[in-house]
Amino acid sequence: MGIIERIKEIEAEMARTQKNKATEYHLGQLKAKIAKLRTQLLEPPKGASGGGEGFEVTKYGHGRVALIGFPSVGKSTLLTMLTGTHSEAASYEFTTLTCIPGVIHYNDTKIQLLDLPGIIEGASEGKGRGRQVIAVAKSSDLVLMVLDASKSEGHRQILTKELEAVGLRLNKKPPQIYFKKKKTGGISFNTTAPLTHIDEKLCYQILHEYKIHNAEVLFRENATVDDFIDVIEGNRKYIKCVYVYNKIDVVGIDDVDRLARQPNSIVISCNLKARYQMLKPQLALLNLDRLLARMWDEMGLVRVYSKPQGQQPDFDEPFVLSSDRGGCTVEDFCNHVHRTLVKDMKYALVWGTSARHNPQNCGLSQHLEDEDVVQVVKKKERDEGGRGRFKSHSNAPARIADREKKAPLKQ
Ligand SMILES: Nc1nc2c(ncn2[C@@H]2O[C@H](COP(=O)(O)OP(=O)(O)OP(=O)(O)O)[C@@H](O)[C@H]2O)c(=O)[nH]1
Ligand SMILES: [K+]
Ligand SMILES: [Mg+2]
Repeated sequence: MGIIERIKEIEAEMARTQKNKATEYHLGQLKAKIAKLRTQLLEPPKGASGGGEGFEVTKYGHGRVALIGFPSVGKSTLLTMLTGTHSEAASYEFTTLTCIPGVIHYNDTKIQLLDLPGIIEGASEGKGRGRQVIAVAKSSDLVLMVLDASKSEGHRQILTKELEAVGLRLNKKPPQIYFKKKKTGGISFNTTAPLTHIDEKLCYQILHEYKIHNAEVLFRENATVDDFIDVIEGNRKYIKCVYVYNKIDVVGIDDVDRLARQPNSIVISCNLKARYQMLKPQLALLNLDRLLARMWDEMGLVRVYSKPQGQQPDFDEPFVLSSDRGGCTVEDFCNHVHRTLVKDMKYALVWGTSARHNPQNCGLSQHLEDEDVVQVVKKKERDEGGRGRFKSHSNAPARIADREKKAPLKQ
């Protein structure tokens, strides 16, 4: 029997089994069995070199966003509108057969947007080009799940399940469970939170299923069996996802309203422009501006402007940091500027929302916020500073000037 058939069989057994206190342990074990099989499914077949042809596209810019969805929901149309890179769009399914990259220029940052072939139910098991598409989703910082507002609402659930089946966790934080395998000593089980979904015995059974007999386990929150399995598997990818309902031009206003209220969702149309531009210019916005703003917020990018000593900051070229990837402390900023800067820094002067007063004298561990200005004072330099307003088109200087009135700049 193949792996997929075995998964199906266990799923069927789980569906047959009534959920109650008596079956809880058995169900937990079945869940662990499925998780193990799914992991096996993801491993490239033995002897295969490099895993066949994927959609390797070089990373570019300050972050990567993947367009995932069923065929013909408008992914390519959206890529073309947001990036200006042409990606073939047509009314038939599977128009796009490979990965097409484009670049969004927004807030002085560059974001790579990837158009992908449509995926279908069963993608996680290898149907269509599902596996390759999902691999690209895994390599992204944000997934835009594109849905057709006029189609079944079940699509959202089906796609989410497909991504979860291969270890993606959308809009979730990693479970607060400490887990460490040991060589000896048996299993030590501890918890700092009351557990209502799992108990010590069930944990032992799941670990037994994984043939783990020595380990340290500490639950720091009321986690579930699925959370515990995720931690044992250790290969989960926690990623943000925005559900984008496209084609709202073809559904009624009540539907638009309902979809817009779904969690992590936004409604758009790539067609309103053509239809209404002559009548109502405001509709020409298509809500794509909101989509861009939302996308940018979700990416958690932090722009930091560097201020050379005695000069105006450079507001045209921010250093772009990210709290999710690489971090956004003064140290991370220094590493972006030059690899020896951390070593040479005496302290940093920081203007902006992260500073308690402007400027604040900061060390390497200071967390920077979007549009902060940083001047690194080196060990051998005399701190002369440079009083004065920053000239620029960015709104950072205006805000900083505003602060200055309240707490005058000293540097
Ligand atoms: N009414 C309406 N049609 C749209 C909208 N966006 C795209 N379409 C149409 O939907 C069809 C499919 O668009 P594509 O951009 O090819 O969709 P896709 O998701 O890239 O499709 P595949 O590459 O085949 O997976 C095309 O005929 C588009 O013109 C929209 O907002 N409203
Ligand atoms: K299409
Ligand atoms: Mg397409």
